[in-house]
Amino acid sequence: MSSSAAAAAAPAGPVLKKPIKMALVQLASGSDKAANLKHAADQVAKAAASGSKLVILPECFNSPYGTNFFPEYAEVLLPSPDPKAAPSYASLSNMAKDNQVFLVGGSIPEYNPSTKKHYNTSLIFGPDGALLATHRKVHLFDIDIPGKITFRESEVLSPGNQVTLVDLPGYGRIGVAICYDVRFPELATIAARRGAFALVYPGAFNLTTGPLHWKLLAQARAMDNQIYVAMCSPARDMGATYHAYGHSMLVDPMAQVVGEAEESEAIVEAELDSAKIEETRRNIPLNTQRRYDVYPDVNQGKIHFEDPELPKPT
Ligand SMILES: O=C(O)CCC(=O)C(=O)O
Repeated sequence: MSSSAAAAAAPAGPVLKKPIKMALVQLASGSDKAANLKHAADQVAKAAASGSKLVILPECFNSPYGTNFFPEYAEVLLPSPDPKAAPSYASLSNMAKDNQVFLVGGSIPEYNPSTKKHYNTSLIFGPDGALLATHRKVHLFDIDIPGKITFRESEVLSPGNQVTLVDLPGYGRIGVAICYDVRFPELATIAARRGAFALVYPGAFNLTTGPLHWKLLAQARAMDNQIYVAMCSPARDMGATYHAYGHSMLVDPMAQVVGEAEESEAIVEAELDSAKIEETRRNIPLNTQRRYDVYPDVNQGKIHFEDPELPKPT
Protein backbone atom coordinates (compact mmCIF):
# COMPACT_ATOMS: atom_id res chain seq x y z
CA MET A 1 0.00 0.00 0.00
CA SER A 2 1.27 3.43 -0.84
CA SER A 3 1.87 6.40 1.37
CA SER A 4 -1.47 7.86 0.33
CA ALA A 5 -3.32 4.71 1.32
CA ALA A 6 -1.38 4.61 4.53
CA ALA A 7 -2.55 8.14 5.23
CA ALA A 8 -5.74 6.57 6.51
CA ALA A 9 -6.05 6.14 10.26
CA ALA A 10 -3.91 3.50 11.93
CA PRO A 11 -5.10 -0.03 11.10
CA ALA A 12 -6.96 -1.91 13.86
CA GLY A 13 -5.27 -4.66 15.84
CA PRO A 14 -1.64 -5.11 16.83
CA VAL A 15 0.77 -2.80 15.00
CA LEU A 16 2.83 -5.84 13.97
CA LYS A 17 0.66 -8.83 13.03
CA LYS A 18 3.43 -11.40 13.40
CA PRO A 19 7.14 -11.30 14.24
CA ILE A 20 9.46 -10.29 11.43
CA LYS A 21 13.22 -10.69 11.20
CA MET A 22 14.97 -7.54 10.02
CA ALA A 23 18.45 -7.24 8.53
CA LEU A 24 20.49 -4.05 8.33
CA VAL A 25 23.09 -4.51 5.62
CA GLN A 26 26.06 -2.29 6.44
CA LEU A 27 27.54 -2.33 2.97
CA ALA A 28 31.05 -1.52 1.78
CA SER A 29 30.51 0.39 -1.48
CA GLY A 30 33.02 1.92 -3.86
CA SER A 31 32.94 4.00 -7.00
CA ASP A 32 31.85 1.26 -9.44
CA LYS A 33 28.06 1.32 -9.50
CA ALA A 34 27.64 -2.07 -11.18
CA ALA A 35 29.97 -3.66 -8.61
CA ASN A 36 28.06 -1.96 -5.79
CA LEU A 37 24.76 -3.33 -7.08
CA LYS A 38 26.17 -6.84 -7.43
CA HIS A 39 27.63 -6.69 -3.94
CA ALA A 40 24.36 -5.40 -2.50
CA ALA A 41 22.51 -8.27 -4.19
CA ASP A 42 24.91 -10.81 -2.66
CA GLN A 43 24.47 -9.33 0.82
CA VAL A 44 20.67 -9.15 0.52
CA ALA A 45 20.68 -12.83 -0.51
CA LYS A 46 22.83 -13.63 2.52
CA ALA A 47 20.42 -11.82 4.85
CA ALA A 48 17.42 -13.56 3.29
CA ALA A 49 19.11 -16.96 3.59
CA SER A 50 19.37 -16.45 7.32
CA GLY A 51 15.65 -15.76 7.57
CA SER A 52 15.31 -11.99 7.34
CA LYS A 53 12.11 -10.84 5.64
CA LEU A 54 12.70 -7.10 5.92
CA VAL A 55 16.09 -6.04 4.59
CA ILE A 56 17.52 -2.52 4.74
CA LEU A 57 20.37 -1.04 2.68
CA PRO A 58 22.30 2.15 3.54
CA GLU A 59 21.98 5.70 2.25
CA CYS A 60 23.73 6.14 -1.14
CA PHE A 61 24.60 2.46 -1.29
CA ASN A 62 25.32 2.49 -5.03
CA SER A 63 27.77 5.41 -5.09
CA PRO A 64 30.28 7.33 -3.00
CA TYR A 65 28.57 9.92 -0.80
CA GLY A 66 29.18 13.58 -1.66
CA THR A 67 27.47 16.42 -3.49
CA ASN A 68 29.90 16.14 -6.41
CA PHE A 69 28.88 12.50 -6.92
CA PHE A 70 25.11 12.97 -6.97
CA PRO A 71 24.73 14.17 -10.60
CA GLU A 72 27.16 11.54 -11.91
CA TYR A 73 25.37 8.62 -10.24
CA ALA A 74 21.81 9.92 -10.46
CA GLU A 75 19.14 7.77 -12.07
CA VAL A 76 15.98 8.81 -13.84
CA LEU A 77 12.89 7.27 -12.25
CA LEU A 78 10.17 9.43 -13.80
CA PRO A 79 7.91 9.12 -15.68
CA SER A 80 8.87 5.44 -15.42
CA PRO A 81 12.20 3.81 -14.66
CA ASP A 82 13.90 2.71 -17.85
CA PRO A 83 16.27 -0.14 -16.86
CA LYS A 84 19.11 1.54 -18.81
CA ALA A 85 18.63 4.89 -17.07
CA ALA A 86 17.78 3.31 -13.71
CA PRO A 87 19.86 0.18 -13.20
CA SER A 88 19.54 0.45 -9.43
CA TYR A 89 15.74 0.42 -9.63
CA ALA A 90 15.79 -2.80 -11.65
CA SER A 91 18.42 -4.39 -9.38
CA LEU A 92 16.55 -3.54 -6.20
CA SER A 93 13.31 -4.92 -7.58
CA ASN A 94 15.11 -8.15 -8.51
CA MET A 95 16.81 -8.38 -5.10
CA ALA A 96 13.40 -8.19 -3.41
CA LYS A 97 11.78 -10.68 -5.78
CA ASP A 98 14.65 -13.18 -5.97
CA ASN A 99 14.84 -13.34 -2.20
CA GLN A 100 11.13 -12.89 -1.38
CA VAL A 101 11.82 -10.03 1.01
CA PHE A 102 10.58 -6.54 1.69
CA LEU A 103 13.48 -4.31 0.74
CA VAL A 104 14.12 -0.73 1.84
CA GLY A 105 16.61 0.02 -0.91
CA GLY A 106 18.79 2.44 1.05
CA SER A 107 18.91 5.55 -1.08
CA ILE A 108 20.16 6.52 -4.51
CA PRO A 109 20.68 9.88 -6.20
CA GLU A 110 17.71 10.61 -8.48
CA TYR A 111 17.38 13.08 -11.35
CA ASN A 112 14.12 14.37 -12.77
CA PRO A 113 14.88 15.68 -16.28
CA SER A 114 11.61 17.59 -16.57
CA THR A 115 12.22 19.73 -13.49
CA LYS A 116 16.03 19.42 -13.66
CA LYS A 117 16.11 18.56 -9.96
CA HIS A 118 18.15 15.99 -8.08
CA TYR A 119 16.95 14.09 -5.01
CA ASN A 120 18.23 11.63 -2.43
CA THR A 121 15.66 8.88 -2.91
CA SER A 122 14.74 5.61 -1.21
CA LEU A 123 12.82 2.95 -3.14
CA ILE A 124 10.89 0.33 -1.19
CA PHE A 125 9.94 -2.96 -2.85
CA GLY A 126 7.75 -5.92 -1.88
CA PRO A 127 8.62 -9.63 -2.13
CA ASP A 128 7.04 -9.76 -5.62
CA GLY A 129 9.47 -7.08 -6.82
CA ALA A 130 6.75 -4.40 -7.04
CA LEU A 131 7.49 -0.85 -5.89
CA LEU A 132 5.66 -0.18 -2.63
CA ALA A 133 6.75 3.41 -2.01
CA THR A 134 9.30 6.13 -2.76
CA HIS A 135 10.75 8.49 -0.17
CA ARG A 136 12.76 11.53 -1.14
CA LYS A 137 14.84 12.94 1.72
CA VAL A 138 12.70 15.71 3.18
CA HIS A 139 15.34 17.49 5.26
CA LEU A 140 18.57 18.14 3.40
CA PHE A 141 21.86 17.72 5.24
CA ASP A 142 23.18 21.28 5.44
CA ILE A 143 25.45 21.75 8.42
CA ASP A 144 28.58 23.68 9.27
CA ILE A 145 30.61 22.72 12.32
CA PRO A 146 33.76 24.81 11.86
CA GLY A 147 36.94 22.77 11.71
CA LYS A 148 34.96 19.52 11.69
CA ILE A 149 32.43 19.15 8.93
CA THR A 150 30.67 21.34 6.42
CA PHE A 151 28.14 19.70 4.13
CA ARG A 152 25.50 21.28 1.93
CA GLU A 153 23.28 18.80 0.17
CA SER A 154 21.06 21.69 -0.91
CA GLU A 155 23.80 22.89 -3.30
CA VAL A 156 22.77 20.01 -5.55
CA LEU A 157 19.66 18.33 -4.15
CA SER A 158 16.06 19.37 -3.77
CA PRO A 159 13.98 18.16 -0.83
CA GLY A 160 11.16 15.64 -0.97
CA ASN A 161 7.70 16.69 0.09
CA GLN A 162 6.00 13.81 1.85
CA VAL A 163 5.87 11.71 4.99
CA THR A 164 6.39 8.14 3.79
CA LEU A 165 4.44 5.31 5.37
CA VAL A 166 4.60 1.87 3.81
CA ASP A 167 2.28 -1.05 4.50
CA LEU A 168 3.99 -4.45 4.39
CA PRO A 169 1.14 -6.90 3.68
CA GLY A 170 0.85 -9.56 6.37
CA TYR A 171 2.96 -7.63 8.86
CA GLY A 172 2.12 -3.97 9.36
CA ARG A 173 3.29 -0.49 8.59
CA ILE A 174 6.72 1.13 8.65
CA GLY A 175 7.81 4.74 8.35
CA VAL A 176 10.77 5.40 6.04
CA ALA A 177 12.97 8.49 6.02
CA ILE A 178 16.62 9.21 5.25
CA CYS A 179 19.51 10.11 7.55
CA TYR A 180 19.20 13.81 8.51
CA ASP A 181 15.40 13.27 8.54
CA VAL A 182 15.95 11.40 11.84
CA ARG A 183 16.72 14.72 13.53
CA PHE A 184 13.14 15.87 12.97
CA PRO A 185 10.94 14.05 15.48
CA GLU A 186 7.73 15.08 13.72
CA LEU A 187 8.13 12.53 10.90
CA ALA A 188 8.69 9.73 13.40
CA THR A 189 5.80 10.75 15.59
CA ILE A 190 3.38 11.01 12.69
CA ALA A 191 4.39 7.51 11.54
CA ALA A 192 3.99 6.08 15.02
CA ARG A 193 0.58 7.72 15.52
CA ARG A 194 -0.51 6.22 12.21
CA GLY A 195 0.31 2.73 13.43
CA ALA A 196 3.88 2.08 12.28
CA PHE A 197 5.75 -0.70 14.11
CA ALA A 198 9.17 0.56 13.00
CA LEU A 199 10.95 3.63 11.70
CA VAL A 200 13.60 2.86 9.12
CA TYR A 201 16.39 5.30 8.31
CA PRO A 202 19.07 4.54 5.74
CA GLY A 203 21.76 6.96 6.86
CA ALA A 204 25.41 7.92 6.56
CA PHE A 205 26.50 9.93 9.58
CA ASN A 206 30.11 11.08 9.80
CA LEU A 207 32.93 10.91 12.32
CA THR A 208 31.88 14.15 14.05
CA THR A 209 28.13 13.81 14.50
CA GLY A 210 28.11 10.01 14.42
CA PRO A 211 29.75 9.49 17.82
CA LEU A 212 27.75 12.40 19.26
CA HIS A 213 24.24 11.76 18.02
CA TRP A 214 23.67 8.55 15.98
CA LYS A 215 22.80 6.23 18.86
CA LEU A 216 21.14 8.99 20.85
CA LEU A 217 18.82 9.82 17.93
CA ALA A 218 17.90 6.17 17.36
CA GLN A 219 17.12 5.74 21.04
CA ALA A 220 15.26 9.05 21.25
CA ARG A 221 12.97 8.27 18.32
CA ALA A 222 12.32 4.80 19.77
CA MET A 223 11.70 6.07 23.29
CA ASP A 224 9.36 8.89 22.29
CA ASN A 225 7.31 6.70 19.99
CA GLN A 226 7.66 3.28 21.66
CA ILE A 227 8.44 1.52 18.40
CA TYR A 228 11.47 -0.10 16.76
CA VAL A 229 14.03 2.18 15.09
CA ALA A 230 16.52 0.98 12.47
CA MET A 231 19.43 3.08 11.19
CA CYS A 232 21.51 1.54 8.41
CA SER A 233 24.90 3.02 7.44
CA PRO A 234 27.50 2.25 4.81
CA ALA A 235 30.67 0.62 6.15
CA ARG A 236 33.48 3.07 6.88
CA ASP A 237 36.06 3.55 4.14
CA MET A 238 38.94 5.80 5.19
CA GLY A 239 40.07 5.87 1.55
CA ALA A 240 36.81 7.55 0.48
CA THR A 241 36.24 11.30 0.55
CA TYR A 242 33.38 10.91 3.08
CA HIS A 243 33.98 8.78 6.15
CA ALA A 244 30.75 7.11 7.21
CA TYR A 245 30.29 6.39 10.89
CA GLY A 246 29.00 2.84 10.44
CA HIS A 247 27.36 1.42 13.60
CA SER A 248 24.15 0.34 11.87
CA MET A 249 21.76 -0.16 14.71
CA LEU A 250 18.40 -1.57 15.72
CA VAL A 251 16.77 -0.15 18.83
CA ASP A 252 13.66 -1.65 20.45
CA PRO A 253 10.55 0.15 21.79
CA MET A 254 12.13 0.43 25.27
CA ALA A 255 15.04 2.25 23.56
CA GLN A 256 17.44 -0.65 24.12
CA VAL A 257 20.00 -1.41 21.41
CA VAL A 258 19.25 -4.94 20.21
CA GLY A 259 21.86 -5.06 17.46
CA GLU A 260 24.77 -2.87 16.41
CA ALA A 261 27.56 -3.18 13.84
CA GLU A 262 31.01 -1.73 14.31
CA GLU A 263 32.56 0.22 11.43
CA SER A 264 33.27 -2.49 8.87
CA GLU A 265 30.91 -4.41 6.64
CA ALA A 266 28.36 -6.43 8.61
CA ILE A 267 24.77 -7.60 8.67
CA VAL A 268 22.84 -6.80 11.85
CA GLU A 269 19.81 -9.04 12.30
CA ALA A 270 17.11 -9.22 14.94
CA GLU A 271 13.49 -10.25 15.27
CA LEU A 272 10.87 -7.56 15.79
CA ASP A 273 7.89 -8.59 17.89
CA SER A 274 4.61 -6.81 18.57
CA ALA A 275 4.66 -8.13 22.15
CA LYS A 276 7.60 -5.84 22.91
CA ILE A 277 5.73 -2.80 21.60
CA GLU A 278 2.58 -3.71 23.52
CA GLU A 279 4.48 -4.43 26.73
CA THR A 280 6.27 -1.08 26.51
CA ARG A 281 3.02 0.79 25.87
CA ARG A 282 1.23 -1.09 28.67
CA ASN A 283 3.99 -0.40 31.18
CA ILE A 284 4.50 3.25 30.21
CA PRO A 285 1.11 4.21 28.71
CA LEU A 286 2.05 7.41 26.86
CA ASN A 287 -0.58 6.75 24.20
CA THR A 288 -3.44 7.16 26.66
CA GLN A 289 -1.82 9.96 28.63
CA ARG A 290 -1.32 12.58 25.94
CA ARG A 291 -2.94 15.90 26.75
CA TYR A 292 -4.55 16.97 23.52
CA ASP A 293 -6.58 19.40 25.62
CA VAL A 294 -3.29 21.22 26.36
CA TYR A 295 -1.62 20.90 22.93
CA PRO A 296 -2.81 19.67 19.53
CA ASP A 297 -2.29 16.14 18.26
CA VAL A 298 0.48 15.94 15.70
CA ASN A 299 -2.13 14.40 13.40
CA GLN A 300 -4.06 17.65 13.25
CA GLY A 301 -3.59 19.90 10.26
CA LYS A 302 -2.59 18.91 6.76
CA ILE A 303 0.07 16.22 6.55
CA HIS A 304 1.50 15.47 3.12
CA PHE A 305 1.47 11.71 2.64
CA GLU A 306 1.58 11.90 -1.12
CA ASP A 307 3.83 13.91 -3.40
CA PRO A 308 1.90 13.94 -6.68
CA GLU A 309 5.14 13.94 -8.65
CA LEU A 310 6.29 10.58 -7.28
CA PRO A 311 5.66 7.33 -9.13
CA LYS A 312 2.60 5.43 -8.01
CA PRO A 313 3.35 2.03 -6.50
CA THR A 314 3.23 -0.73 -9.14
O1 LIG B 1 22.65 14.62 10.91
C1 LIG B 1 23.84 14.35 10.79
O2 LIG B 1 24.65 14.64 11.65
C2 LIG B 1 24.34 13.61 9.60
C3 LIG B 1 23.34 13.57 8.51
C4 LIG B 1 23.85 12.97 7.27
O3 LIG B 1 24.96 12.51 7.18
C5 LIG B 1 22.98 12.89 6.11
O4 LIG B 1 21.86 13.36 6.15
O5 LIG B 1 23.41 12.32 5.11
